[in-house]
Amino acid sequence: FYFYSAPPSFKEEMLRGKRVIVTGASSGIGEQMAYHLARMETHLLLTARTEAKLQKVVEQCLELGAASARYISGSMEDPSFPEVVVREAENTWGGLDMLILNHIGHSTFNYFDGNVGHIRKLLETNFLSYVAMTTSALPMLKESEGSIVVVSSLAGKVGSPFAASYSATKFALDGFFSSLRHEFIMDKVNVSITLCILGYINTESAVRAISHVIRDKPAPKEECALEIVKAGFLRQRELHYPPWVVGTAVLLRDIAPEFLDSSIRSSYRVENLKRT
Ligand SMILES: NC(=O)C1=CN([C@@H]2O[C@H](COP(=O)(O)OP(=O)(O)OC[C@H]3O[C@@H](n4cnc5c(N)ncnc54)[C@H](OP(=O)(O)O)[C@@H]3O)[C@@H](O)[C@H]2O)C=CC1
Ligand SMILES: C[C@H](CCC(=O)O)[C@H]1CC[C@H]2[C@@H]3C(=O)C[C@@H]4C[C@H](O)CC[C@]4(C)[C@H]3CC[C@]12C
Repeated sequence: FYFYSAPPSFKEEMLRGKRVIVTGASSGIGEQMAYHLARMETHLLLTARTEAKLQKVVEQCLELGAASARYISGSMEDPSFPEVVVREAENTWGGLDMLILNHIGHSTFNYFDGNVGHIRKLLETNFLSYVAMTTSALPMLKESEGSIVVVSSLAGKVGSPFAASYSATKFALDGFFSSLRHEFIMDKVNVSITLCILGYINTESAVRAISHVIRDKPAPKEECALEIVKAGFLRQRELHYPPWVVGTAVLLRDIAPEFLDSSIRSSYRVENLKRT
């Protein structure tokens, strides 16, 4: 708990004037992070596919006090788009302090149906685009001694049923970014990497996908978003949110894996899943 929760020393004014990219900012946790960052008077570049939603989020950010806010729309399924977003930040600000990687492509919550093509696409959106954005942004982040925030999931630490493709992309993030963190430290690159391990959060898409199968009450997206921003700014190695649920699962994974697996399986209302 000591290592993974943000210490109370965080002050909102610490982020004033910082230049931040938030991906997947048109809804859910990304949208809420944009609002927190706007209140903290940062410069924001938001991205997602849906222009109409981004426009509204940008307007709201300006009302909340963002130093500046703009958006660029496009799909992270397109391998050229990650670099386009980073160039936009470079052309607008000439630098970057924080890169928040949060978007995900659509996946269904169900038995794996053998669709390998879907996993390929999802790896492009959920994993390779994170790597590509990091690669393009790194010169600016080295210059500012900035931060990379990677939004992952409990499904990227612990295997669970009905999310095989999604889970694969999240485990890949842990492998890549944990390796990169070592290299940064060994090479004296002062860019922090914060991996955010989230449990069930009450965003519209998550509730729509699983509320008929999982009984647990989801945690609030507003608080989750604030914890992510704080952890990134404080250069924490990992964030576990909600701390108790995620912390317990990660601990049990190492000391009692069979017990954890069987309690995961028994927490699902499998009878409510319609096989596709
Ligand atoms: N909610 C939860 O329970 C949990 C969420 N997480 C993680 O939190 C993060 C945010 O999740 P959440 O807020 O629930 O998700 P949402 O579905 O609310 O938001 C996803 C965002 O990604 C964008 N997006 C979708 N497809 C693409 C694409 N092809 N290219 C670019 N952007 C795209 C969406 O906008 P648009 O459609 O306009 O492109 C939207 O802005 C994810 O990384 C997720 O894995 C982790 C654990 C639990
Ligand atoms: C299937 C959802 C995506 C829906 C969409 O694409 O529109 C998933 C998005 C977030 C997932 C949850 C998550 O990451 C936290 C938990 C991890 C556990 O290992 C499995 C249950 C989760 C609640 C998981 C369920 C699928 C998502 C909602």
